[in-house]
Amino acid sequence: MRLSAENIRFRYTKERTILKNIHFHMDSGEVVGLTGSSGAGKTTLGKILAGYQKPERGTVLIDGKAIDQGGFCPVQLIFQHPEKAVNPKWKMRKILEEAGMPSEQLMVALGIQKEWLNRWPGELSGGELQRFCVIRALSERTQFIIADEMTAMLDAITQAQIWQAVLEYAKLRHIGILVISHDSFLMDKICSRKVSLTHLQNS
Ligand SMILES: Nc1ncnc2c1ncn2[C@@H]1O[C@H](COP(=O)(O)OP(=O)(O)OP(=O)(O)O)[C@@H](O)[C@H]1O
Repeated sequence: MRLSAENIRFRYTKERTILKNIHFHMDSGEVVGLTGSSGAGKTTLGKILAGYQKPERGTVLIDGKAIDQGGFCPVQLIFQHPEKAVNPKWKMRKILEEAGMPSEQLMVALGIQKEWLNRWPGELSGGELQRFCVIRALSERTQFIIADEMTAMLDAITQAQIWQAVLEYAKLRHIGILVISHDSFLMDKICSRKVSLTHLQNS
């Protein structure tokens, strides 16, 4: 399976076009790093790939076909800030049920304690809450994951635990991952290839 973005153009305001003529593709099972200076538009491209932003021009395709905008998006975006990604009025169990209850094995791999399911998002730490955002994105229908600074605010041990669980799951299910991060050590360790936004812009 191939996720591709063709001829993407995007701007938030008339004054500045953030993405111009972007061409990008990645295949199932790949772990690709997206690099670029701060403010270059990496998050914006991630949002476009996951259907959160509509490009002014260009298309996002899976195997040459447009992604159905109605239902569950096979391209799942995980943000740096989990508190912005969950409904604060839903308990954690309901948040998980919406995406389909994950297996107990995956809950253990991500270090999610059963007791947390009865809590509100505001009653979990940032790291605990991020584990829920990660597991929610690992649905059976997920084909690609955009990990946008997914573990940037976590300590090294939690970061390693989450990445290990995600990479194992992705390998098993042949999921492709786009890693957006300023952590070059992490990128070098987990990515099979790296692309720079500047290069995508000019290729
Ligand atoms: N909603 C918005 N309205 C206007 N401008 C925006 C909006 N969101 C982002 N921008 C601007 O678009 C540019 C690209 O932002 P984006 O977050 O995609 O960059 P980035 O490469 O991910 O940056 P960083 O590495 O710092 O996270 C930035 O200059 C940012 O200020």
